[in-house]
Amino acid sequence: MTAQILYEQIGRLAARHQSTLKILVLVTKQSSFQAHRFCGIRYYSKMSVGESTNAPLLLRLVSEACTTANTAGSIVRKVLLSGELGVVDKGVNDLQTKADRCAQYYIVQRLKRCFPKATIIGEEGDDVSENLEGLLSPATTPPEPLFPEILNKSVPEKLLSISEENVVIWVDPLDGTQEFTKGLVGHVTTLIGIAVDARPVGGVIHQPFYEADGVKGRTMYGIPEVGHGGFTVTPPPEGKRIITTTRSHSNQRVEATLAALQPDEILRVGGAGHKAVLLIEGRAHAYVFASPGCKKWDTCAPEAVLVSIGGILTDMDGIPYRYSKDVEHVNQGGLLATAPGVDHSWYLKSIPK
Ligand SMILES: Nc1ncnc2c1ncn2[C@@H]1O[C@H](COP(=O)(O)O)[C@@H](OP(=O)(O)O)[C@H]1O
Ligand SMILES: [Mg+2]
Ligand SMILES: [Mg+2]
Ligand SMILES: [Mg+2]
Repeated sequence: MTAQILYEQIGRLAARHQSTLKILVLVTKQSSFQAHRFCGIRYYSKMSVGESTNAPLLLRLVSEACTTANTAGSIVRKVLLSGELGVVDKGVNDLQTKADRCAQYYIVQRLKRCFPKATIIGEEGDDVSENLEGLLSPATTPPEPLFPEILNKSVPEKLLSISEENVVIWVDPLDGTQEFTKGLVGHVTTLIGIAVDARPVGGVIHQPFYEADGVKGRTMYGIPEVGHGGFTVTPPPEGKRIITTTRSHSNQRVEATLAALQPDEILRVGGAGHKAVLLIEGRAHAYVFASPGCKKWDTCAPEAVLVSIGGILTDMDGIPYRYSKDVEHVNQGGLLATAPGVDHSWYLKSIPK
């Protein structure tokens, strides 16, 4: 019996008898096949894109990150529906919920299995371990890649020689936690940023609560010098200056900087990922946060997506952040990001020292 037939039979059996799933998982584990121990029945029957194609590593990473973020988003929705958020404060005004923990556990385990030599750094640390029972189903873990076209893109020579050992994946399982706990779910994103040689080479921003044509969740990706997808780039309105900034982590310096830039409008929203989406969709010209607070997992994916469409993300002095595995997590120099076509240097000049 081939692996494929065995898997398919297991899938059919398990679909009929949910209760036998645990026994079936043991069977697959003892065999020479790899099986994802969290995912639903159908997932056992196929390898994921991390393992199954000959496409360049960069493309397999982004493709897998898209599918993974999409499933993580369904976990976030299910935790919210359960009504048990399990909120804890990790510090001061630094919340974590069961959705952050479950989504991180799922993302990290899945990416580790697909890319065992890569370094994966998640916001919620290395000790997160959650029971995902009831949060995953065959419908939420489709084996097909979310964006099949990614694997066929052409990649510049210098990005073809990436080795898995040099990859650092920055995971923010739930960005905008503060807003999530207040029911402002439109501010929430799941972020997976991929860095090589300390710079972002790919990023995924997933919005679990975005809904269009009855489909829940939207996944966006960007690969600098290669392409982007899942969204339409819209330029921000000309002759206006719209700035987006934090909704829940402001301070005097943040406010003084905003005042100095004399914006026509300030959009105070949660999440670094959500603010990046406002730039991508032309709803704001710049994201300005003149304070430490954001971390590398907040900015790696947004920077990759922004750069892939001609935007820029730096600290408040115009210095790009580095994303190597041993880097300090906090973005001490604040955050200045601008939409494509917006003059980043004007903001740098106009920010008071
Ligand atoms: N003063 C602060 N303390 C802790 N986290 C902060 C912070 N300022 C910003 N952040 C983090 O940066 C991200 C964007 O913040 P904001 O929504 O205020 O713009 C959030 O990520 P998480 O929600 O993933 O923790 C938030 O926690
Ligand atoms: Mg957090
Ligand atoms: Mg975050
Ligand atoms: Mg987070």
